[in-house]
Amino acid sequence: IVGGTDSSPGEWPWQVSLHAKLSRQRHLCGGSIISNQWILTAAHCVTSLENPNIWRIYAGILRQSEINEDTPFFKVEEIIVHSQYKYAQIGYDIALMKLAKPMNFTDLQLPICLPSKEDTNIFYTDCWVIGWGYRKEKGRVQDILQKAPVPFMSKEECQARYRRRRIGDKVVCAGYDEGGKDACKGDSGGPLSCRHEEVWYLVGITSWGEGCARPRQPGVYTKVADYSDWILEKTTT
Ligand SMILES: O=C1CSc2cc(C(=O)N[C@@H](Cc3ccccc3)C(=O)NCCc3cc(Cl)ccc3-n3cnnn3)ccc2N1
Repeated sequence: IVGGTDSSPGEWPWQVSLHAKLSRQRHLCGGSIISNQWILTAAHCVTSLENPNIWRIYAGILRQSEINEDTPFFKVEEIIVHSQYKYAQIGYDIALMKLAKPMNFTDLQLPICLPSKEDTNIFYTDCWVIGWGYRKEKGRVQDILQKAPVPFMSKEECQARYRRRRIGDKVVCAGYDEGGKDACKGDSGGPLSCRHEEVWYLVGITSWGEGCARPRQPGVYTKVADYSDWILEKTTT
């Protein structure tokens, strides 16, 4: 997160850290708890890493330094990538991870609400992007979970910012014309969380952007409300 501040314990209890254990284990992406057995993340996080056994999901943590070989994690039983996903800039950048065992909810690990498909045209005014990603384009993964407020942007405005690309209809954009606050490497897959009438909703999944926090280059997020049928279909056994 560029231009963010430290989160407090339990502030974002739905945020998880997805670690992949290749040659060595490291934080690769964020994710969101949407039920006691399902995590929602970005398809680009798991493509070419679709073997469930390499993944370790850490919930209820604020600092990456809390993680060591003794820290409990959730194993992944199944990974479901949207069948139309090719690469982030095209869209369909959404994936589900099924936990091998259902988690117990605590003050530090709780699900976030999914917007319903009728909510596709709510203009949210209190949105935050969260993650352990870089604080600048050439940076490194951060220890303490960062948060930054980002204003929702209309699709028209977003398309105007990304002239050379077609901004799909199943995405939302968020960011400042002057730049300065945005997601960056290591934040993808995490939530764009928006508070609406006292309730937090998972409005977006951190997907792509042209650089990090550059002026007039907003972050592009998978629009979760447009995938509510897909989520329901894949998570109802
Ligand atoms: O220990 C380490 C150091 S190296 C490292 C790199 C990445 C990374 O590139 N992540 C990418 C995505 C990715 C994930 C897995 C494999 C390959 C790529 C990302 O977050 N990308 C974020 C994409 C993004 C989204 C928004 Cl909304 C706004 C701006 C951007 N950025 C544009 N340029 N950088 N960020 C993630 C974890 C890492 N862990």
